[in-house]
Amino acid sequence: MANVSIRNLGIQLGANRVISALDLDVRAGEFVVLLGPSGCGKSTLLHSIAGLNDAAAGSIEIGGRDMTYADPKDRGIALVFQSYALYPTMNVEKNMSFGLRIAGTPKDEIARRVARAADMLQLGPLLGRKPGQLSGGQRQRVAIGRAIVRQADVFLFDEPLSNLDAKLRTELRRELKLLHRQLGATMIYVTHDQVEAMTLADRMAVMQGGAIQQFDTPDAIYRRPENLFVATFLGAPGMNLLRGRLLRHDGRVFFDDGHLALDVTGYPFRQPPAEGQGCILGVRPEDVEVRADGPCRGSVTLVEAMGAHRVLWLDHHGTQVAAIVQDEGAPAGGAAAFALRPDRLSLFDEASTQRL
Ligand SMILES: Nc1ncnc2c1ncn2[C@@H]1O[C@H](COP(=O)(O)OP(=O)(O)OP(=O)(O)O)[C@@H](O)[C@H]1O
Repeated sequence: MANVSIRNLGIQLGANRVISALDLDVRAGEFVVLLGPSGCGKSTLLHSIAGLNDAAAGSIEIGGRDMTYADPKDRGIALVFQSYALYPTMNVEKNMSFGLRIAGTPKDEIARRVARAADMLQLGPLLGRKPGQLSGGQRQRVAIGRAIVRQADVFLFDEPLSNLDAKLRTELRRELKLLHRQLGATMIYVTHDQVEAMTLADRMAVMQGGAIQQFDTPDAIYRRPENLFVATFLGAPGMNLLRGRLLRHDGRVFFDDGHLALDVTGYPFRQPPAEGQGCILGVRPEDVEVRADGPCRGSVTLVEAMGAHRVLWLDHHGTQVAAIVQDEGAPAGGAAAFALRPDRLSLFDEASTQRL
C-alpha cells in the first residue's frame, strides 16, 4: 500500500485543458472515490495516475516516488476497467495469472496468489471457465481478481460496476468494500453514482469542470457542502434551496425570503455576514419537518411513496420544497406547516455560490 500525492496537475487532451492546477492527497490504505457528472474529468484524472495520459504540468508521487513521467508498468498500480477487458480464449485461471506469467513469476507463487484471489472473490468453482461462460458480475470479479494477484501498491477502478444490473451492483459494491478491508490497499475509484460513492469512500472528491470542488468524508460533504454545485449534486431529492437575504435585527441575524424570517444567528458563519447580503438557504429533505406548529407554510402538490418513506412536495410561494416523512398519516394534499431543522441548514453566498 502507498500514498498518492498529486500537485498542481495539468492534463491536456487534444485542444482541451481537461484538468488544471489539481491537488489531491490520498493516504496509504485509503479508499478514495472520484465522483462527478459525465465529462467532469474523473476518468482523465484516474488515467493520469495510471500513466495513460501525459501530464502537461505538475507532479504525481506514488509511495513517495516521483511517477509523473514513469511508464504505467513501473508505477505499482493495477487498473480495473468498466469493460472487463478479459482475454476471451483463456479460462478464468489463465486470465487472472496472465500478467504474472508474462512477468516470469514462479509457478507455485502464481498458483498461491490466484488461489487466494479466487477465494476472496468466490471464483474457485469457475477457474476452468472461459469469459463467455460467465455472467457480467462474474466477469467483473475475474477482472478484479486479475488486479489483486498483481499485489499492486494502488488499485485504480474506472466505473467497474456500471455494466451490471442494480442488484448485482449492490452485491459487488459490498464485496469491494470488504475486499478493501481485507487487503488494506490504497484504492481510487471513479463513479458517477452517488450511492456507490457514499457507501464505498473513506473520502470522496466531488469534481466538476476538471477541478475538485470538495474533498472530504461522505458525511461531511453531505452535511456541509462547500458550494451550491456540491449541495445539489448529492442527495435524492437534492438539497432544497430558498433564495433570500440576510438581515440584522436586534443583534440577531435572519434569513428572509419575503415570506419567512428564519433566525440563523446560531449558524457557524465563516465571516460575519453583510446586511442585506443575497443568500441561498439549503436544507436536506430529511431535515424538513412537517408539523402543525411549523413556522413555514406550503401546499402539498405531490406525495411520492418510496416504500420505507414518502417524499412530500410542498409549494412554498412558488418554490418546491421536498420533505421526507416516515408517517403514513402525513397529509396527502391541502396546506401543511413545516419547520427547517436549524442545526442542519447550509447558507451560500448568492454571488459566489460558496458556503458562508
Ligand atoms: N482524447 C480526448 N481529446 C480531447 N478531449 C477529450 C479526450 N478525452 C476526453 N476529453 C474531454 O475531457 C473531458 C473529461 O473527460 P473524462 O472522460 O475524464 O470525463 P468523465 O468525468 O470521466 O466522464 P464520463 O463519466 O462520461 O466518463 C470531457 O469534456 C471530454 O470531452
